[in-house]
Amino acid sequence: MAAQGLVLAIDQGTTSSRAIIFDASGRQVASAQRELQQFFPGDGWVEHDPEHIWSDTLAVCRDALQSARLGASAIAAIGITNQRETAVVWNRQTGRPVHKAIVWQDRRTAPLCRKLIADGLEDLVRERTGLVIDAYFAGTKVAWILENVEGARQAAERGELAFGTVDSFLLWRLTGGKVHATDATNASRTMLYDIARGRWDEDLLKALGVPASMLPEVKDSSTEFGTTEPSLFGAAIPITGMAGDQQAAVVGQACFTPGMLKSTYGTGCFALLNIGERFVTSRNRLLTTIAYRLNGRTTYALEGSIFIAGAAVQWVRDGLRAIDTAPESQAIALTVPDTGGVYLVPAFTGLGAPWWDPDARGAILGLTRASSTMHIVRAALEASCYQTHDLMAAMQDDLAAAGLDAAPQPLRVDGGMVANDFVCQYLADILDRPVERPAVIETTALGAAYLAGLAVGIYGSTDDIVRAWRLERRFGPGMEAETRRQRLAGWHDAVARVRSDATAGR
Ligand SMILES: Nc1ncnc2c1ncn2[C@@H]1O[C@H](COP(=O)(O)OP(=O)(O)O)[C@@H](O)[C@H]1O
Ligand SMILES: O=P(O)(O)OC[C@H](O)CO
Repeated sequence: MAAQGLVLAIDQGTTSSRAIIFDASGRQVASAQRELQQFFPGDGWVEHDPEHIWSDTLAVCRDALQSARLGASAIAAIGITNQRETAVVWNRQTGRPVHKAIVWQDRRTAPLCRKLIADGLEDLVRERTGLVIDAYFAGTKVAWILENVEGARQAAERGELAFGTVDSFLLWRLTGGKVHATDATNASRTMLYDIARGRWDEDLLKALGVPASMLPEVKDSSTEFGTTEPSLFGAAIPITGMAGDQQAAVVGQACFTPGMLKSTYGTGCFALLNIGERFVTSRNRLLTTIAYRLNGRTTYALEGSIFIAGAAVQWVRDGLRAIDTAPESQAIALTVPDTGGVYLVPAFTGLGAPWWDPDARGAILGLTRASSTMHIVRAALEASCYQTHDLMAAMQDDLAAAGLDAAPQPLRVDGGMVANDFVCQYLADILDRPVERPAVIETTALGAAYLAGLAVGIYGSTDDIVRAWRLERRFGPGMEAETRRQRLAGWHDAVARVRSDATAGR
C-alpha cells in the first residue's frame, strides 16, 4: 500500500473533460467537469481545439483538488484516459498544435481510405493492426494534416513535429514538454502500430507518408510516464496510468479473464471482449485491439464499435423534441408495450461494426397511423440493444472460429445510458444473457485510476481490482424466444433498408 491512497483520474472525452479523485477503495472523493466545444467546419468534419482540451483538463484537475481541499502532495498518482483515435500534431519547439485536433468521428479521410483499399492494403492492415481501413482511426488524420497544413510535411521531415492521440498530447503538456509517449492501447488505434509485434509499422508509415520521428514512445498502460510540471498543481505528481477510454473501462469493469466482456453506452457504444494473450483477427469485421499491456504482456480484445447509442436519445430530445431530458426516455418507453413495429436505425454518421458503411444514413421505419412519439422514443432505446446483439453474435462466431471457449458470459455495462433500467432489461432480453450493472458506472475514469494505482502499489495486482468490483443490479433475460426472433428479424430488415450497398442487392 502506498503512503497516500488517492489517485486523480483525468477522463478527456469527446464531449467533456472530467477529473475524478478516487480513494483506494474506488470511492469518488471529488470530481469536476467541463463541456468541450465542438467544431463542425465541413460535412462530416469534427474538430476540437487542443488548447481547449488542455485548458479544460487543467481547470478540472484544479477544481477537483480544490473541491476536495487537497494539495498536489496528497495525490499518489495521476491516470489519464481519453477519447481515442483523435489526432493532434504539434511543434516540438513551441509546443503549439499546427492544426485543430481531428476527432475520431471525422469522416474527411474517407477518400484516402478508399484509395488504401483500392491499393490492396486491407489484409496488411488487418494482420498488423487488427483494424479495418476506416477514417475512424488516427493514421489517415495525421496524413491529412501533413498534406493540407502549409509547411507541415517539410517541418515533419525535419523532425520538428510531434504526433499524438489526446493522452499523448496531455502527457506532453503536463510534463512541461518533457515526455512524448503514449500507451499500447492508444497506439493500437492509430492504424500505424503492429499490435502483434508491439512496434510502429514501417510499411504502414510509408503507405501514409508519416515520418517515424513524429511518433511517441509506446509504453505499458501502467508504468512511470513522467511527473507533472511542479508549477501546474503546486507540486510534481507522478503520472503512472494511461489507456484509451474504452480499454480503461475494461480495467474498471475488471474484465481480466478471457471471455469476459463489457459494453460502454455513452455517445456511442463500444463492446470489448477479452480474448487473452493471443492475437486473433475477426472474420466478422470486428476490430482486434490491445485491451491493456501490463508488465510488458499484451492482452487483446475483440471490439465492436457503434457510433450512435446515447446520441440517438439526444436526437430524440433535441432534434425531435419528443422528450425534455434523456432519463425521461425510460418512463415514456414504458408507456407502450412495444414499438408497434417501429424501428429507428440511428445511422446518423453511417454504420460502424459489423457493417462499416459510412454512406448509410438513419431512418425510422414501420410507421402506421397508430404510431406515436412514444413508439419512436422506445425504438431509439431498443436500437442500442439490437446493435449490441449484432456485435455479440459476431463475437461469438469469432470466438468459435478461433477455438476459444465460446460459453457466453454476462455482459458488464457502464456509461451514462445504462442508468436507464429499461435499456438494461431490454438488452438482457434481446441478448438472452444476463446484463450486469456495477455500482460505479464511471468505469472509464475508475479504470484509469486503477492503472495508475497499480504502478504505485495502491493495488498489488489485478486480483485486487477483481475484488473491488461491485455489482449494483443484475438484469436477467426474460423474453420468449419467438418474440426475440421476430424483433431481431424486423431489426435486420430495417438495417438492410438503410445500408448504402443494399439497394443494388434488393
Ligand atoms: N437515463 C438515460 N436514458 C437514456 N440515455 C441516457 C440516460 N442518461 C444519459 N443518457 C445518454 O447517455 C449519454 C451520456 O453518457 P456519457 O457516458 O456521459 O457519454 P460520453 O462520455 O460519450 O459523453 C448521452 O448521449 C445521453 O443521451
Ligand atoms: O469520448 P467517448 O466516451 O465518446 O469515447 C470515444 C471513443 O474512445 C471513440 O473510439
